[in-house]
Amino acid sequence: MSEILSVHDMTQCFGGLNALKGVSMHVDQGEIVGVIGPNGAGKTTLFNCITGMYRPTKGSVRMVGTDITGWRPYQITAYGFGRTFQNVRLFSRMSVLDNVIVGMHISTRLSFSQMIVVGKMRRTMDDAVHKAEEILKIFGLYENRYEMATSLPYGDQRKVEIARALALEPKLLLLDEPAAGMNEIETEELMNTVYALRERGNTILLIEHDMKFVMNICDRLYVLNDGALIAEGSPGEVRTNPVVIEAYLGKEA
Ligand SMILES: Nc1ncnc2c1ncn2[C@@H]1O[C@H](COP(=O)(O)OP(=O)(O)OP(=O)(O)O)[C@@H](O)[C@H]1O
Repeated sequence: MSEILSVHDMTQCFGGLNALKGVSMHVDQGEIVGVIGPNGAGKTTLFNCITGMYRPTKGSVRMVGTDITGWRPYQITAYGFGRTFQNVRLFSRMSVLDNVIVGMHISTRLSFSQMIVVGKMRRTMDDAVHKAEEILKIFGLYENRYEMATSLPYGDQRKVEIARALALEPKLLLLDEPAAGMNEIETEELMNTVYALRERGNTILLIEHDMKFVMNICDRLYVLNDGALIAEGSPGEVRTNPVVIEAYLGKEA
């Protein structure tokens, strides 16, 4: 299987605090990989180092064979990482459709500000509209495409965010706590959507606290604790790993 992401010996220090301690991991084409761990374990820091938000103190990131360590976030996005954040970040005065179209500014080679204008002139943007609509169908939001994004229920707003990240057709989609704040039905729907993305050939790396979600959806898991990787493996292997139970799962129960 071809490798999409490879992180080697990633270390991130904030003053005297070692938020990441020599973390190595990889994600292969078509996989759904989860990063789990207690609060403060270093999950978001890992994402921020991978996506160029932080320059790691030590270590490297390779994407499809290219060393992208130290690249700027926009360069990394353009090269093929799509990302969502822990909190919803939608454009409040734009429709669902326009929010997704704005996500395409890189793939359509237009600037971000041009895309905002283009968002208002969507009838002239047949290709972008068609593609955004196709993506919204995957998320079950096609019927809602002309509604204001922020008027949707919370679970749907999170889906619009993922749809927007997907509009770039990223080589890797990074989801930061996609199920956070969702009720059980919304989480179930999100699970089905992520399955559909896998069927579509997308490769996904996600951080998530919802164990049911993670255990159901992920092919492999990495477990962080206090900045260090303490386990990796299939959900079944991780669930029964005594080190993980002691450090994390035991506390969750
Ligand atoms: N920019 C920063 N400056 C200083 N310390 C930071 C910074 N970002 C994170 N930290 C610290 O690094 C550690 C890891 O934080 P991080 O947010 O990566 O954990 P997490 O596993 O994502 O936690 P959570 O599940 O609560 O989101 C924490 O002790 C945090 O306080």
